[in-house]
Amino acid sequence: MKILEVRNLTVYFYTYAGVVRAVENVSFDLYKGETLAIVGETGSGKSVTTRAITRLVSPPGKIVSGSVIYRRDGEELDLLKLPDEELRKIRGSEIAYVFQDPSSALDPLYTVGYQISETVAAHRGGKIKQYLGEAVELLRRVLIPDPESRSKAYPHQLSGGMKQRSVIAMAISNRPKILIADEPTTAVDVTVQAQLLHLFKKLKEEIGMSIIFITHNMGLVAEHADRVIVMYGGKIVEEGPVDEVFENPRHPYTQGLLRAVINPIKTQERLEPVPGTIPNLINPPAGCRFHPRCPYFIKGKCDVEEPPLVGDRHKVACWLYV
Ligand SMILES: Nc1ncnc2c1ncn2[C@@H]1O[C@H](COP(=O)(O)OP(=O)(O)OP(=O)(O)O)[C@@H](O)[C@H]1O
Ligand code: NI
Repeated sequence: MKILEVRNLTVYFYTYAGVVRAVENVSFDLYKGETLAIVGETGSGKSVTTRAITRLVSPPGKIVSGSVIYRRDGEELDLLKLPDEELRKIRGSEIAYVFQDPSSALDPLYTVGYQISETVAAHRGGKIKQYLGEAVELLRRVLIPDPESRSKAYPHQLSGGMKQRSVIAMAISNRPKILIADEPTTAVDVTVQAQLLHLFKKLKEEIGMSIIFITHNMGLVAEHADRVIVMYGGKIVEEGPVDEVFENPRHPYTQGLLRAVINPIKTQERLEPVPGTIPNLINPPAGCRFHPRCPYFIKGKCDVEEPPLVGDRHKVACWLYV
């Protein structure tokens, strides 16, 4: 069952240097209870795409077109058209984010217990104090040892991993339907990374939420995601079940990404660069944006016409397959 349908999402940044075509015509679905990974080199549009889902794009960025249909209890809401007030209610409660830097999500002046209670109170109403006990329970749930005393700690008194967990506790406090984690694991070491993703899995089973996670780590994708989206230069170039994409990558870019990782199923290696440089999105290459770096480039085709994203479960946007 689909919970989210993103269609033709286009986000531009209007800078002095020109219009940055950061995300263009991106369409994908998110199913209930699944874990969807988004991968791609730096600047490929992963963060902008997921932030645009709840209109978290600030100037000079602008969502130019598209729709994001959120299905809830038989209702269909276009999040890109919803009044601000209604969207704010959904953001943080039904659709929650865990951002790259945990420190930015925490206020240094308040204890983590207080901040979690505040998030709960903001969505359920009532006094912040009445949710302090619940905050302790949430900290316990994200496997923070001795949650009672930790809830009384200020952010600077906690390690990076503990801060990250506190942010996750905050994100899940209102039992979101969708959790979006933008590289939730870079601030912490590998052991903690693995624990966090196991924690997500447990929470997913308990709460029945869907997860979108952005990462550069193909090992984590292989181990923890059901489906994967590969982005390049602001577009989706390949999408499909993780096993299929890893066993039979079709887009030359995906092939390059996976070649760069010796054995993605076994290792925890980070994504290695594919030869060449990332495209300039103010003046992106015509046709397929990957063509200047593509070993299979077809002159007069790939540099002229844009390949459509086609396929059933396993989709690819490449002229080699059309
Ligand atoms: N505030 C901004 N002003 C101008 N351009 C921006 C701004 N924010 C993002 N962009 C551009 O949008 C494009 C997509 O950026 P995005 O942050 O989504 O990439 P990403 O795939 O998340 O990269 P990373 O892996 O480094 O997080 C990039 O080309 C970036 O330069
Ligand atoms: Ni990003």
